[in-house]
Amino acid sequence: MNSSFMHPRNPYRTPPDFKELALKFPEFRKHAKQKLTGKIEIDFKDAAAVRALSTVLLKRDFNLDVELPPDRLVPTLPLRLNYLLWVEDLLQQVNPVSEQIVHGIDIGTGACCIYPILAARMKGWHFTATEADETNYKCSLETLERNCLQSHVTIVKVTAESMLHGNIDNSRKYDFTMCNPPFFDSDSFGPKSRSDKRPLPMCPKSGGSASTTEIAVKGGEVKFIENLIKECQELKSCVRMFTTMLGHKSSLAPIILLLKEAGASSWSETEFCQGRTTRWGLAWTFCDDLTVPKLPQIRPKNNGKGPPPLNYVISDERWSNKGDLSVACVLMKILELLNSLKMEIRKIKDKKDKKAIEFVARENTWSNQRRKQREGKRNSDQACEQPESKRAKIDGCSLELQKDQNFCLKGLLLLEETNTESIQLQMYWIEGGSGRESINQILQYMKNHLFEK
Ligand SMILES: C[S@@+](CC[C@H](N)C(=O)[O-])C[C@H]1O[C@@H](n2cnc3c(N)ncnc32)[C@H](O)[C@@H]1O
Repeated sequence: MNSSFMHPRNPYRTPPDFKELALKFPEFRKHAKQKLTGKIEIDFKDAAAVRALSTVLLKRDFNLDVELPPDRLVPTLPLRLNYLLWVEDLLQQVNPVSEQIVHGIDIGTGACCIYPILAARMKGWHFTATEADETNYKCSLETLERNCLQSHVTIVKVTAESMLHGNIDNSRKYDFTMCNPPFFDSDSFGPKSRSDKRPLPMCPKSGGSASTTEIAVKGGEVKFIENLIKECQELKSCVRMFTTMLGHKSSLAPIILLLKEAGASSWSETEFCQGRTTRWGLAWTFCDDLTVPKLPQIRPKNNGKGPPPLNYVISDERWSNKGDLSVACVLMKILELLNSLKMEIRKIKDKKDKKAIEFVARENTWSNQRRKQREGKRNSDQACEQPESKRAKIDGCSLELQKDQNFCLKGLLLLEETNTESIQLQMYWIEGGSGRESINQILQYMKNHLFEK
């Protein structure tokens, strides 16, 4: 799983060690399988396995005791935390001195009121959470009791047709709303007739256990959020900022249009990347004294459309013969290697724990290195034995082998400290060369030479 584009404070940027979890939690162990390589894995398509993973992580990392019902959506933690941490960043920017109590609203809180319990445990925030589904409502109430969080979170049972109006206390002030709406349009999936056994769209990250009403609504997420937007103007004196997660990128444009039409004073969007799943976040306000900040995107610009990066983890253990492992030391060695490959280099990020460089190669100096060395030696041996006239030809020919006037490969290299014991190296192909294969070869070259003294 590529976790490097998760929020910088997301603890699951370092993926959980499944072996450790299996040893510690018998309820997780029964879903853990050992691969031939010895690696412990779970089947992410198996709802029970995903449920066990979320439950044990909540226990281990947040001291939250949660029992998730078997037929309801399983909240996966990396995504929930990415959203929550983005909201925290927004609040921090609009109101940095947060001495006062933070109070949010969660619309459709689900089976264990995941956002409120995480936010209450991690940040001490208060929440009013709404839920339309009876099972989810009851399970969320039980979760609060089991974790003694009733003083921080209030759950309100609402009807599926309602939004906020009539469900919250209009006389008080709320800092923000959160919402993970049912993404799908209930009219466009599900059996059309009794003979039609079309299944629900599988939500792999939920382990496919979600009930229809949790993931689908008439008109899909755009209609759901449209209903919320209709109430925003009226609620602007009591809710400062509204936010939602979106399951489809295509929903952003119509919702932003609805916001403009409704008179929102500012808005901001983001992307939540966790492994192979991407979701989108949108925040807006109707308050004239507030501007929703546009926070820098964690994902590099180029990667929005391009292929994923090639990854390599440099462990402390592997690096030990070269001294202490640090991003600066690894970068120094990498620059040395890229220089030896005659590359042009430009630094684009230079932080202590994160560095990025762009590199440009005008010739292929890295592939078939051994063959080239052998050829080079043979040519120079032959050249010594040849008369002067032939020598020039051989030299010219070998030069031509290496230099192609039109060759220009551009790539991006990121180095990031993932924890105290390892540094992640990521390489992106930007353009030219033989595409990603060139980057693959350069990465291989790095792996071969990185640990040399
Ligand atoms: C996609 S689930 C999200 C659950 C949880 N917030 C999470 O992120 O895991 C959507 C939830 O909204 C609830 N829901 C649907 N319509 C609602 C409404 N009008 N008001 C409140 N909750 C609603 C569903 O029952 C479901 O629990």
